[in-house]
Amino acid sequence: MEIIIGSKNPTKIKAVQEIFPNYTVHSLNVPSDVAAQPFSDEEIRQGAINRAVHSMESSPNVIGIGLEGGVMYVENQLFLCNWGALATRDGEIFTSSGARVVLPEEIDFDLKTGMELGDVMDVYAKKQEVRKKEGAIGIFTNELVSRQEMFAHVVKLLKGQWEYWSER
Ligand SMILES: O=P(O)(O)OP(=O)(O)OP(=O)(O)OC[C@H]1O[C@@H](n2cnc3c(O)ncnc32)[C@H](O)[C@@H]1O
Ligand SMILES: [Mg+2]
Repeated sequence: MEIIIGSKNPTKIKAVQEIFPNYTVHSLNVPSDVAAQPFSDEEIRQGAINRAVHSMESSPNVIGIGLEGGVMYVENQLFLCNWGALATRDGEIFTSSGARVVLPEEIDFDLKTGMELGDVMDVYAKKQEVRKKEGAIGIFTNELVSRQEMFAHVVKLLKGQWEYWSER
């Protein structure tokens, strides 16, 4: 069986390859059909589902995986948050979320002006393409947890749920 991950972002592709070593993993740019910078759990999760379904529908007999990043408020603090979805041929969809980490107020301010977190992070960290490397989660955990590692955990949660329910 083959898997299509609905993104060209290397952290997402490598996370899927890491958790599904016995599968051929292809990557495909598919639309999330939500804002480029989602602002709630519901919207991020929907983006992940849309990417997974578009990926699954792109070729016969594949599993689609979508991983989507965004931000959400808990009380007045803005958190980085990610969701994943796995879509099977027979119409099943599994979802799960990843670790969250609080973002500083200045990033909250920049996002409110309409900037994307990926671009804000490069300015903040004085680095290039943070989104394709350690990610915001890597920056704000002193590189203890990378974006790939966080996505790998989300993909593991998807794989485990898929295995559990397909055996029943
Ligand atoms: O090519 P795609 O798959 O779209 O990869 P992306 O890096 O844009 O990632 P998302 O669309 O899933 O994330 C939505 C927004 O949040 C940003 N983002 C989310 N998590 C991030 C992280 O850990 N580091 C940097 N930017 C992040 C991202 O750059 C986008 O602006
Ligand atoms: Mg994006």
